[in-house]
Amino acid sequence: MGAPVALCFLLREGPLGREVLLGRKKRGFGLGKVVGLGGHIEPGETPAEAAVRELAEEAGVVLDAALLTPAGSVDFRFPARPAWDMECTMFTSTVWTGEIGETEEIAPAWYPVDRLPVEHMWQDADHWLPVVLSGTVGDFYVEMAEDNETVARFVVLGQ
Ligand SMILES: Nc1[nH]c(=O)nc2c1ncn2[C@H]1C[C@H](O)[C@@H](COP(=O)(O)OP(=O)(O)OP(=O)(O)O)O1
Repeated sequence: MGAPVALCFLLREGPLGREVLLGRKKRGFGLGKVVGLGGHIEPGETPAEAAVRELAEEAGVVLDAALLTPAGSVDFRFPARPAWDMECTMFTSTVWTGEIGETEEIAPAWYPVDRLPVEHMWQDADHWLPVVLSGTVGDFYVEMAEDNETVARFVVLGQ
């Protein structure tokens, strides 16, 4: 089992349709990639509480843990670098307050859900993110290749 992490995808209706808030990572793990907002679950936190804290820290988003919609999970495995393994619990939310802004960690931006910036994301994101953003709750398994970038195996565990 990897380290527990939580992500939350904010969703809104823009003039051109549904949009999701993602962020370009400015430091640390996944530097330069566009990723879901979130991070490690601290001891004593529920996944929803961790998502609330991380989105506040990373982008100034104010969320209510009780209003997050469970969206499934991804088991990320890095066999060449097991220390990077993560067990990710996902949420979506259409309800938030706060002033969304850039921090030292993340530059957040809205993207149309039907035109995700997959070329700037982890390669596996194209497999599971469109499914999650379509509202389908799923549990996914991602195994990375030796290069820790290419997807070696992708499995839908349940949907
Ligand atoms: N293969 C993969 N594809 C993907 O899209 N996201 C992945 C991924 N492997 C890990 N992640 C995400 C899940 C998790 O939210 C994030 C972990 O990022 P971080 O290490 O930055 O977390 P933290 O924000 O807790 O870090 P600190 O700021 O160092 O505490 O990376």
